[in-house]
Amino acid sequence: MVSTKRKSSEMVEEEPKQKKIPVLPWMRAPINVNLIEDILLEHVPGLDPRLVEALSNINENFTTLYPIQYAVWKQTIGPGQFERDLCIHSPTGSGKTLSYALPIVQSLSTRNVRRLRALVVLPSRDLAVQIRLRTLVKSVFESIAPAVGLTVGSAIGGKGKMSDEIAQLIKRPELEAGVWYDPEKELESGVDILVATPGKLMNHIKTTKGFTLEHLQFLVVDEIDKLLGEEYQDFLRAVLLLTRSDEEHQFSHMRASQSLFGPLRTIRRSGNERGFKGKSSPRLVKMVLSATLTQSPSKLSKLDLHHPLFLSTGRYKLPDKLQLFKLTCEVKSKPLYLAALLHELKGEQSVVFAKSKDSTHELCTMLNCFDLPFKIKEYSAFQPQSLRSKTLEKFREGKIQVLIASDAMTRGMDVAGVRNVINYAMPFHVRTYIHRAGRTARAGNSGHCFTFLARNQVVEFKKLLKEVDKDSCSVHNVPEDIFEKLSSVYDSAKQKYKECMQQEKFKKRRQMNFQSSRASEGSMEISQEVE
Ligand SMILES: Nc1ncnc2c1ncn2[C@@H]1O[C@H](COP(=O)(O)OP(=O)(O)OP(=O)(O)O)[C@@H](O)[C@H]1O
Repeated sequence: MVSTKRKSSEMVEEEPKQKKIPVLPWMRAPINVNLIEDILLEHVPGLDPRLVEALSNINENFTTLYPIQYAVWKQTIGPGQFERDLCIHSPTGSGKTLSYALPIVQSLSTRNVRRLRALVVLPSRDLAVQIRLRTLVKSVFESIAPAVGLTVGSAIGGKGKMSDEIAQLIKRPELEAGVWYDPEKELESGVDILVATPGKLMNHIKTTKGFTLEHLQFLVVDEIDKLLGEEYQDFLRAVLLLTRSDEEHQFSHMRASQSLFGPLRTIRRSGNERGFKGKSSPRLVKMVLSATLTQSPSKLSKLDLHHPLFLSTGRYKLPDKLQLFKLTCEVKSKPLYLAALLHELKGEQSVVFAKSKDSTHELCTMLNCFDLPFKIKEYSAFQPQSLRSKTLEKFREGKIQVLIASDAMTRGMDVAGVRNVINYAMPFHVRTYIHRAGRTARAGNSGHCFTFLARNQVVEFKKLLKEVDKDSCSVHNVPEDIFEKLSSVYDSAKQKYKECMQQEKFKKRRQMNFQSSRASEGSMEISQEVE
């Protein structure tokens, strides 16, 4: 059964030496969000009653603002009045999206003319899939913005037609008596708030006529640690350049933007036009967020934050109602233990994380050979986005109970009702652990995170837990009767699995582009486990 023994090396393990990481001065004195409590919607000072109603209409759970939301409110609409840029570090599922959506919407609620005034940039295509499913950032804005007459648009990755996206973003003038004079002058924004991925944003900046950031008041960068990664940096430079209003930089900015974006350069309008009374050179308000915020001074300084205020729940934090478990077992019996654990969980909504795209597929195939009494599907970067969207939708509806996922699934996904996260493969980085575990225990709900460990991973896992302030985690033992029952069919399940994989290989060999197929690239991790 599940081993509770520990190797002696674990007992004599030395305390890891504390590395001194340099941090920016403003990060040293954060506002501690843990000290802030939920506040009833009707008690939130200054909250527009139309927004109270819109929030209450989302669902019956929306009766309060969560601590991070109230903390941000105080620094924006509250006494802070958007005077400082905000850097927000708060756990997965703590409600970060509404924390910025609400003050932005309230602040823009008094605008007279529609202009693109708020831009939210999100990192991955997977997050974008969710946006299309109206479950994440855009849907949060959509659930409150119309109540005060604002429009939300999106520019995200995927197969959607560029022309449809442009039609949504840019309003073309009506043809008057068949004459359309000076069309460029007449183009106007069709949205007040735009949710975009960096690639699509850059496309619009470079090629879409009438798309301008000249009226932008708010820039939100969600999942900032990911966006500060190499491949995304272009957009940040472009947005900062195009929204700079400082007169002393005006000429260099124009020259630079001219070379970057050809004739599509923009010139910032004056302060009053953008709603900053009495200030000739208003700055762009920035809010950056993450559950696993980088502390790297060189990375953070790229954001050019203005007198930043750091709102934080502490270095790394897991949701309060998340329970952690570990299972130690022989590598060869791992699929059996997983099948037994899932059986024990009786088809509760669960997400299982495998090591790679390859093992996601293999593991899903293997589990389905046990004929467990619930639906198990894979969800990985190997699949086309349309298929992934369908799978996710079915999972959300409860038609699929277990999702076998690769790490493409980890960030920002919000599926209500996920009770269990299972790390079939132990994550190597604490950030990965946090983002995976954060798929459950969201919005104040409880949840479980199980981690499978090989014996030589026990010490490593203990170190990882220390980084999230956990000294230990309970050993989980799969009930003996379930284990015995599944042990008796393990050999036949393995046989079935081998036949499935053989068939797949055979089919793929017959395909033209066999070279790039999964079978040839596959790590065959699960295959080795069942050998
Ligand atoms: N004030 C609130 N009352 C009730 N539910 C809320 C409230 N705020 C947010 N939620 C719900 O909590 C869930 C998590 O919110 P959200 O996705 O914004 O979290 P997050 O901190 O951005 O998580 P992640 O870092 O994983 O992206 C969502 O389902 C959302 O609808």
